Amino acid sequence: MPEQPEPGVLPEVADWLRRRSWTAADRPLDLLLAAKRAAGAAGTVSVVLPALDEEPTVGEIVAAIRTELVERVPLVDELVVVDSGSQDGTAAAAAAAGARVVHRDAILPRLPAEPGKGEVLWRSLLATSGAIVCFVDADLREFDPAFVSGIIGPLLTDPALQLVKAMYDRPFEADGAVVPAGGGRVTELVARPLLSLHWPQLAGFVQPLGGEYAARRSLLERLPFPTGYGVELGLLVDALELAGLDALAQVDVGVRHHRHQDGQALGRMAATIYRTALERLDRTHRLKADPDLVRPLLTQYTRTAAGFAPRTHPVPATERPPMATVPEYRDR
Ligand SMILES: O=c1ccn([C@@H]2O[C@H](COP(=O)(O)OP(=O)(O)O[C@H]3O[C@H](CO)[C@@H](O)[C@H](O)[C@H]3O)[C@@H](O)[C@H]2O)c(=O)[nH]1
Ligand SMILES: O=C(O)[C@H](O)COP(=O)(O)O
Repeated sequence: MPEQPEPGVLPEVADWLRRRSWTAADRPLDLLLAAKRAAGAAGTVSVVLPALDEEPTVGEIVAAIRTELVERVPLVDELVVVDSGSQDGTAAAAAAAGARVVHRDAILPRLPAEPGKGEVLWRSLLATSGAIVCFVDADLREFDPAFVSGIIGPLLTDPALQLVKAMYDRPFEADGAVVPAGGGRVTELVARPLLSLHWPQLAGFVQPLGGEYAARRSLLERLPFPTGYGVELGLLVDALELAGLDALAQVDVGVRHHRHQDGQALGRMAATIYRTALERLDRTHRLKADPDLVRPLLTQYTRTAAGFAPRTHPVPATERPPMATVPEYRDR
């Protein structure tokens, strides 16, 4: 991170960027292994991949983590793919590559699963046991295991840290064309403006929506989980409130390649993220929202023979309570 941050960056954020941003190379694997051994039970690591129809990519990611961080060096203790209701061969591909595969419906069966990514991340806390839980998206390509070792590293070496997010370059790649920094459209158009305006302490995060982050279970189990794509913004904002900025950090792990969703899918994601933010602004009295003013429906348009056809999508605000309050989790 630059020594002289831009004018306008909060002094607290500039200080955080100097002290809480690293690169994966800052902590070599032998240092991490020594720290893990010294930490004992507090150094156990579960890696969780949430996956919905990720047959083309999930196997390669699982295999890379398994080969490099389970077999070559014993850094990861548990490697779990939580199937979010896939219709393709995701589960078979993940299992063949060496992951334990758990279907979301098999975790906490008394509670029917909500759709969405946040729901499977929340349920994964019941299906894993590591003191450090590391989430990794299952649609990544050209996957580098440093995405995992890089972000669990600071948690192993520094007991004061509680949540570490990956940061990376995000090219936009479609039909063979590459726009070098064109990825992360919802990040740039929705998440970063929201965070800068309402939670400026979090403006130091380069990739606030990134799906690759590691945290202590003791933090995750105390946080509510939005069930959909609001989960990253929700966890970050709530972790700031619960643990403070100094317990959060980020690590540069290189370049992230992934499957891009189309503009309308990202519009629905953006609406969910915006609603997740509104809930938190309301909850913390930063902005008192009149509930009647928030109409939780998004209208999008498709060209048809008869002209532009509207279609509305619900923008749910469903959240799961902190896992520590769930009886099955307490009794496990
Ligand atoms: O209902 C779902 C939807 C997605 N996923 C999985 O979640 C991961 C990320 O989903 P994806 O659709 O690839 O998200 P992106 O379009 O890449 O969205 C970005 O922004 C989201 C909102 O913050 C984050 O959740 C993502 O991790 C982040 O990559 C993938 O492994 C999916 O298979 C599920 O398990 N269940
Ligand atoms: O994180 C984001 O902003 C969304 O996942 C969109 O990413 P993309 O523009 O790289 O597809």
